[in-house]
Amino acid sequence: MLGLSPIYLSLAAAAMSSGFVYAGIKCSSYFSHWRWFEKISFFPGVLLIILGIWKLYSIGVIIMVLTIGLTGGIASGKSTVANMCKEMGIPVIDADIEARLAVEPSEPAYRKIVEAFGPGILLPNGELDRQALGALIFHDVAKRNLLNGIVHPEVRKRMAEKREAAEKSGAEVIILDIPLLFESKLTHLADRTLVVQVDWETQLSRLMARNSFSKEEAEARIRSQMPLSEKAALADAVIDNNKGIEETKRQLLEILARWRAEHVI
Ligand SMILES: CC(C)(COP(=O)(O)OP(=O)(O)OC[C@H]1O[C@@H](n2cnc3c(N)ncnc32)[C@H](O)[C@@H]1O)[C@@H](O)C(=O)NCCC(=O)NCCS
Ligand SMILES: Nc1ncnc2c1ncn2[C@@H]1O[C@H](COP(=O)(O)OP(=O)(O)OP(=O)(O)O)[C@@H](O)[C@H]1O
Repeated sequence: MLGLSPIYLSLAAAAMSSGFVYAGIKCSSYFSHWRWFEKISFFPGVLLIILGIWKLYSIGVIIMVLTIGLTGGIASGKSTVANMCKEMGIPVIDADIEARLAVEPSEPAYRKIVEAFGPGILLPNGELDRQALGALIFHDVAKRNLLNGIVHPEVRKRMAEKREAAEKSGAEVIILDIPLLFESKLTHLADRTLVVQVDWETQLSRLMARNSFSKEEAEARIRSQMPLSEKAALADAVIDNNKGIEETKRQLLEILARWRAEHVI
C-alpha cells in the first residue's frame, strides 16, 4: 500500500514546513517574545523532524509497498497471471484460497454455513460439498448474498493478516488476487487495479473445459459477476488474455515495469 514513497514524503515535508512558517508568521507576536535560543532552534528543529522521517524511510522502518489488486471474471486467467507473478518472486495473496481455508470444519464460518444452508451441502466426510453449494448460490442471488455475508468478512481478515506478514518480510510489490474486487468495493486495498480480460466465448469455453461444466452452469457463474467489460473500464490497467500465455506475460511485465517506476519516483 501507500507506505511512504519519496514523493509523498517530499509533499508532506513541504506541507509541514509551510505550515510551520505560516504558524510562525501568524504567531509573530509570540515569536517576537520567544527567547533567542527558541528562535534559533525553530527552523533547524523542523528540518530535523523531516530528516528523521526520511531516515526511517531509508532504513526501511517506513516501507514503500506497491499493492496491486488483481481481478477479472471467473476463468479469465487471474491465477495464470498470479502464477507468473509468483515465479518472479512477488507474493500473491489469493482470496479464493483464503475463502477455502475459512470454511474448513474447524472454522466458525463452517458452522454458520451449515446452519444457513442445512446439512445437504455437506459431503459424507463432513467437509463442504463445494459443487452442491455452488449449484445453489450461482442460481440464486439471495443465497449468494447469504454465503458472501458469512465468508467475506473471514476472507478479509485472513488477507489482512497475510498482507501484513508480506509487508514485514520486506516485499516491495504485493498482489491481492480478488475475483470480486469491484463487486465487493475493495479497491481501497490496492494502489493499482489490474483486470485480466477475455472475450465472452473464450471465457465460456475455458471455464467449461477447466471445470467440466455444462454451458448453462458456466453461464450462470459468469453472469453472477460484474460484466468483464465494466471491470476493464474501472481498472488502472487491463491484460488481454485472449491470446497465448507469452503474450499475456509480455503485457504483465510491461505493466509491472511502468507501475514500479511510477511508484518509486
Ligand atoms: C460457491 C463455492 C463453494 C464454489 O466453490 P468452487 O470450488 O466451485 O469455486 P472456487 O471457490 O474455486 O471459485 C471459483 C471462482 O468462482 C467465482 N466465485 C466464487 N464465489 C463467488 C461469488 N460469491 N460470487 C461471484 N463469483 C464467485 C470466482 O471467480 C472464483 O474465482 C465457493 O466459490 C465459495 O465459497 N464462494 C463464496 C466465497 C467467495 O465469494 N469466494 C470468492 C472470492 S472471496
Ligand atoms: N492465455 C491463455 N491461453 C490458453 N489457456 C489459458 C490462458 N490463460 C488461462 N488459460 C486457461 O484458462 C483456464 C482459466 O484460467 P485461470 O484458472 O487462470 O482463471 P481464473 O481467473 O484464475 O479462474 P477462477 O476465477 O475460477 O479462479 C485455465 O484452465 C487456464 O489454464
